[in-house]
Amino acid sequence: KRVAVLISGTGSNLQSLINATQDPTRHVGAEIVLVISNIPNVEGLKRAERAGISTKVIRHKDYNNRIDFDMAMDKELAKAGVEIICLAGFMRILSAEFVEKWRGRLINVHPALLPLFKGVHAQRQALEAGVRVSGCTVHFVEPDVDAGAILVQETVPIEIYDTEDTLTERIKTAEHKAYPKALKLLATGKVRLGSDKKIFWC
Ligand SMILES: Nc1nc2ccc(CNc3ccc(C(=O)NCCCC(=O)O)cc3)cc2c(=O)[nH]1
Ligand SMILES: N[C@@H]1O[C@H](COP(=O)(O)O)[C@@H](O)[C@H]1O
Repeated sequence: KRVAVLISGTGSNLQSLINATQDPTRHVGAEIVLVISNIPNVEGLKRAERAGISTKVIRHKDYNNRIDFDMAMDKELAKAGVEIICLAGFMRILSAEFVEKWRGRLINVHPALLPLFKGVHAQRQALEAGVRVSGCTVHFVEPDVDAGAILVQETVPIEIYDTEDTLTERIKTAEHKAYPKALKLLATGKVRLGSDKKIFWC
């Protein structure tokens, strides 16, 4: 399957997807053919270039509204023959039109055990809630943010000394395991999004 990864920054999740898809022994069944960032000069773009993957910068500030920005991304995705999109630290909300068009082929990784702690600063929400376990979730993307069907979750303990940074780092380690696992399930047809928007195990 031809995959695009959408980023806005560091790209450590992108790196884990590059490592997994470029390792023939892992049989992920996916090839990353395009990386799109809405922010120029981020580290994730360098990671893609180093891996020989095409990159595009599409700045949301260049568009009058969300739909036009999404359509500009969609044009590049179609040109590259993309079949699956992975959001990896992509920080723009996508329009319902874009999500509908890509439903079932558009996944995201969230740094908490959804449905807990939706939205931004999920790690901070977990610390403030005083939970003793958190983790990450790879889910299908729906118009309603962080509400899509769940493919994979990984848990991590919260230590009493944890700060937002130490917890974020531990959760990222879990993300780097969960995301390649989820992409493999989707790319090899082990999982689908049912018409009822629920997960369907084939
Ligand atoms: N429609 C849809 N689109 C998404 C886009 C990105 C992410 C990644 N996780 C994200 C979750 C939340 C945000 C957020 O609230 N950012 C501040 C507002 C930025 C803006 O105005 O755009 C961004 C990404 C998830 C979703 C999703 O679940 N559904
Ligand atoms: N959506 C969240 O944004 C962060 C992106 O990190 P990176 O992949 O750019 O390192 C990750 O923690 C992910 O859960």
